[in-house]
Amino acid sequence: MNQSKEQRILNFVLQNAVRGDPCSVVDTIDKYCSQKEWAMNVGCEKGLILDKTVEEIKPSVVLELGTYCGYSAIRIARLLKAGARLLTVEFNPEFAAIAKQMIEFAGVQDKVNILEGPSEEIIPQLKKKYEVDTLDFVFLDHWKDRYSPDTILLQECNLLRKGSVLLADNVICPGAPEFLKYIRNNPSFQCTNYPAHLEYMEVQDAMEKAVFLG
Ligand SMILES: Cc1ncnc2c1ncn2[C@@H]1O[C@H](/C=C/CNC(=O)c2cc(-c3ccc(F)cc3)cc(O)c2O)C[C@H]1O
Ligand SMILES: [Mg+2]
Repeated sequence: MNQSKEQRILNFVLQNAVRGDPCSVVDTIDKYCSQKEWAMNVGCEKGLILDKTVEEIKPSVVLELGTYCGYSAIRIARLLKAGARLLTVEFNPEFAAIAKQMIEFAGVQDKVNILEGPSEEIIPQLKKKYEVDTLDFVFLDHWKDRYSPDTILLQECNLLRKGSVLLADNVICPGAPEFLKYIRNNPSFQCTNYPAHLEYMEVQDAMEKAVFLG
């Protein structure tokens, strides 16, 4: 059975990146996906916006929705302080398996917990099953029509506290119009838009940051 694109990306990393060096894994994925096969990693330009947000917040507990191959999980985990942890949600078992290997190769597995399943099932389990009190930072990068229902669900589950930061990828391309409408009209959130390019392309995209005001 021929390999998937995600398997080819993993193989390229295993053969070309430096084991235990998260930056080399990130750079190697960017190299493959810009030169050989496009893939929906957040990429280096928007990745810098993600980095700056993580460095600003210095979060202890991070939730990522949509692990895919683990690119942004590795970007986030490499910046986390000792004892901080990233919970990343992925419902496709093949992607979860690829991401697990990618994260282990990068050497950040002690900071990352891949939670396999749909976000609408996992989010209500975070407090009891995963011992989460509240989330300091949430990176949304899963199906775009899930951004607003999951933001509502996070609030219903009391997982956000005053100052919790959401960062959403792709609010222009492919777009998350329902999410933007919801979050920008909600007085409980302070929103900021960060224009950028779609990963590996000269196409307009943007990220939206939303700070929960409590
Ligand atoms: C609800 C739920 N629960 C758990 N995991 C979930 C989930 N929904 C998706 N996932 C998982 O996240 C990943 C999905 C991410 C969705 N991201 C995308 O669809 C996506 C698409 C593009 C894009 C842009 C222009 C084009 F021409 C084509 C594509 C760019 C991106 O950066 C993206 O994140 C993989 C999937 O298994
Ligand atoms: Mg994305």
